[in-house]
Amino acid sequence: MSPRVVLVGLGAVGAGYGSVLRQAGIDLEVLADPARIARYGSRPTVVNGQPVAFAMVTSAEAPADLVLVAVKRGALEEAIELLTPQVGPGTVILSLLNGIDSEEVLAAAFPQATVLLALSVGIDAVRDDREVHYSSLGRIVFGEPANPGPRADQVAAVAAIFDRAGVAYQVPSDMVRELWWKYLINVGVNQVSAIIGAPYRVFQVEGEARAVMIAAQREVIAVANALGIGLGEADLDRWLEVLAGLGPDNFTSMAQDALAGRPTEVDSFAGTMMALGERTGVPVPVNTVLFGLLKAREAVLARR
Ligand SMILES: NC(=O)C1=CN([C@@H]2O[C@H](COP(=O)(O)OP(=O)(O)OC[C@H]3O[C@@H](n4cnc5c(N)ncnc54)[C@H](OP(=O)(O)O)[C@@H]3O)[C@@H](O)[C@H]2O)C=CC1
Ligand SMILES: CC(C)(CO)C(=O)C(=O)O
Repeated sequence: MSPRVVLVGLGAVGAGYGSVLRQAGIDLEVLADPARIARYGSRPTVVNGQPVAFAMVTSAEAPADLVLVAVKRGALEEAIELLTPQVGPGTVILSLLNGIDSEEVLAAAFPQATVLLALSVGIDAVRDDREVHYSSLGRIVFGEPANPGPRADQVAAVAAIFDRAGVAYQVPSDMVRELWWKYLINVGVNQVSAIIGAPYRVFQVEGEARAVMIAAQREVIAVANALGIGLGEADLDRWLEVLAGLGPDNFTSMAQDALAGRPTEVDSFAGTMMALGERTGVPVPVNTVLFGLLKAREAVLARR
């Protein structure tokens, strides 16, 4: 029987990967509240210029085999509420959210299910209302904290779905380190791009924006090291290589939010860095400034 996949969050990331799964004939349902479904029905989702006919449900009859979560961090609690009837003991959950805490939150909400660690990297998806475009979907990196681990069968089942759909993926031996690498990426490029409203091209060359990005990322390395996670300078180089391949005119997810006047994921990036800096005794002055600027920006927009 074909595995049932449920996606919550039909935005840049969700519609990007969802369209690939859908085109491959994977049994995919988009889960959303009735108001969103009505809105999506009146304005179909278009991915790279092609309208995609997603199957939409407000709830499904049976638990899903795989749940993909692709909402912003601020909507995770709402997504969990929606997902509650869709998750059973056989359900595997992948969170494509950035940040390092969404899996913990999902695992606490769904102790009966398998919540793997996951991220997507090398993706440059941009959304404008119901239109999504990307030049690359990069790859989904997922697995248990250490692979292979006790949930190797569930990891293999997800890999089989991605193989069938042609979604690029990787199961690393040390997934915790990879999650922190992705966190390093976002703490740097997402926050600086959101403050200055700049696309990837500004970060692809030497200059002030790239220097501030790297300064914020070096703080992640220091905090990670204090917590026993072995990130280093080579991880910065690894990011710069990925960055060089992103669409120069595309924007990070956080810059998209900032430019559209939406709240950002700053609490998951600089906010978490400040809390971890306090816990580990590692100074995080760059992130403290980025936090202040992003919060001040949100306050100004809220008063308009
Ligand atoms: N964009 C990118 O290239 C990348 C983003 N990420 C991360 O992935 C996550 C998602 O980002 P992105 O796709 O850019 O964000 P988007 O804002 O484009 O998409 C989020 C989607 O979630 C939907 N949503 C919000 N609340 C609910 C709800 N209660 N029920 C159902 N759907 C809901 C929104 O619906 P609506 O539009 O109707 O409000 C929106 O379509 C973030 O954590 C981001 O940091 C990771 C890698 C790359
Ligand atoms: C790494 C990056 C910047 C794009 O893959 C991202 O994760 C985002 O836009 O949130």
